[in-house]
Amino acid sequence: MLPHDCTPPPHWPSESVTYINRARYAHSLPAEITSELKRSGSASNSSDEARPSSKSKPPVVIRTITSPDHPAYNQRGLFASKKILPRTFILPYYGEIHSDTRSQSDYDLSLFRSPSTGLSVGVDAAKMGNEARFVNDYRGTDAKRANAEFREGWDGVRRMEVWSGSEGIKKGEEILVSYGKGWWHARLGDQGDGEASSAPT
Ligand SMILES: C[S@@+](CC[C@H](N)C(=O)[O-])C[C@H]1O[C@@H](n2cnc3c(N)ncnc32)[C@H](O)[C@@H]1O
Repeated sequence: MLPHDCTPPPHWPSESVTYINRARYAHSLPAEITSELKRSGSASNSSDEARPSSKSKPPVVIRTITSPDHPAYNQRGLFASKKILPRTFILPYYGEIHSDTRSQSDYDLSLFRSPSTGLSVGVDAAKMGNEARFVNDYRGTDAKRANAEFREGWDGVRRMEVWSGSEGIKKGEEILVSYGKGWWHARLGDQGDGEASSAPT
């Protein structure tokens, strides 16, 4: 039996992905990088922004997308289980921290470039992760823009986090980010070159 806080949330795809509640480190991750992850560097969010404890249950629920008009129809998405105020920490993005290439993964976020090795370090939630791996991109949905974003954060180690945008998020609304131009370009070529910002590799 899993310890209570490692129990997957409702609608977790238990057959294929391991639910984790902290970051895991790839065996191949160089030791220097593990040390660098523990140095704060620029990885901090300003303290005047809302940050509930990371230990509290995140205000989210995983749901299957049932609208055929949604571009991620029949997949899962992440929704607000209660009202989320503007510019508020929602939940961390957990996965496997690695420094190898994960170009096949649709769940890999760029974390930082290691100064000592020059390697790009990412967090890949393809095989293990938490609820944050179900955040979809706003493109093609009814939303005109993202209502949330990925941000670099700090909790004793560098990590990626999901934060609400400037308008907050209503209860029941889907949490949507922008995966960024690079993410879409890598998958759609020139068709994916619209305006977008930030995050995944
Ligand atoms: C990080 S996952 C998001 C969670 C995913 N929907 C799931 O159920 O596992 C990224 C994948 O979701 C889908 N996706 C997310 N946003 C999308 C969008 N705006 N248009 C099309 N597909 C999207 C794509 O299949 C993409 O590879």
